[in-house]
Amino acid sequence: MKTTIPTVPTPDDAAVWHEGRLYLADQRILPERAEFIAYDVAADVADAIRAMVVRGAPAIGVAAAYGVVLAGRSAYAAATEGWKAAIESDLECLAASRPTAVNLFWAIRRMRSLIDTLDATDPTDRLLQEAIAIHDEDRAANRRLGDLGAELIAGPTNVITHCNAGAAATGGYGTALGVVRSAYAAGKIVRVYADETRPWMQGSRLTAWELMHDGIPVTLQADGAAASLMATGGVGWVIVGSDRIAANGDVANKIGTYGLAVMAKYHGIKFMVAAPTSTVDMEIASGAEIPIEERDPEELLSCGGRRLAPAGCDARNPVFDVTPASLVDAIVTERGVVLNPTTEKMRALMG
Ligand SMILES: CSC[C@H]1O[C@H](OP(=O)(O)O)[C@H](O)[C@@H]1O
Repeated sequence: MKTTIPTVPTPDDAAVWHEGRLYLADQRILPERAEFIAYDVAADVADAIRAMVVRGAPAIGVAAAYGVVLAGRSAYAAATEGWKAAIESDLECLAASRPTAVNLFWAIRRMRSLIDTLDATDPTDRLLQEAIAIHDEDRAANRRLGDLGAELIAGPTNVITHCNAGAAATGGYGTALGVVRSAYAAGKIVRVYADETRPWMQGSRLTAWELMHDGIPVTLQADGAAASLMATGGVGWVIVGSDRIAANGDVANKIGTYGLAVMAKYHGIKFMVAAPTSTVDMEIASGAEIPIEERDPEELLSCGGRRLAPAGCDARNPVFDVTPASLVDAIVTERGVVLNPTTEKMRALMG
């Protein structure tokens, strides 16, 4: 349900809590239209995550945290001192919205830990305080990791990005684009070549929007154009985000990332993964255990509401892939940088 919005969304406004309601920038229609959708019900927030109104691993976690606030408020209204039992179905509904981004489960687990400590009185204010903390901590983490990633770039150089790991995908500032923002401010980046990122086009619709909004030189390219650009010799780094990093440093990210990493290795180009530690899942040993989301093939068979493929054409639509740690030169987090990641190094990072 669209309602009056507190502001027109900027890249930093993926999720906004305003006067007791959660506002999500509708990323399905950006940049053509910049509109918020208002949410009062946790199950509707789960639907918004599933439909990619809000997307991007950290942003999904932030939205889910605010969804738990809505769940707590409605559970207390319905059951008062029995709210802890009443909230459970909404927590499960949020957790079932998308399978790959571990930040979703990390945020819900953190909210559950708080719930376990609360009494039978109205939990809304305390849950909101925690959701806001998750949001603020993510934004601060991205600024920190952005600066750490920028320090790795000798520059001035061109970089390639894939999908959107920007402010719109996070609590603000961005992960891969957080590194881009910090490195550009330091004079280390000349131009960003942004993969359009079929089929959902996060690159052409969101990354180009963000970088043009910030005045950072960006050139959009077809995903298939990255290899020949690498061959020209002008690219120093490929910089991407992540949805889940396994204990050994294997990285799940938008489909196409694995191919970029193989091409980068072939061309001697450095490959950087920027992500907060809420994206690291030390409970899985390798990328083989990361659930890869398959979305409706219709997202591939059509584009912009126009059918591309012939009727009855079969299609597959995995929306993530796994890049082995051996192809990753650096994992950059707010706690520090892991070069040539291994399980031992990831354990040292995560403590
Ligand atoms: C900063 S995490 C962004 C991450 O999430 C994107 O996937 P989706 O748009 O489907 O949520 C993509 O993998 C980005 O790298």
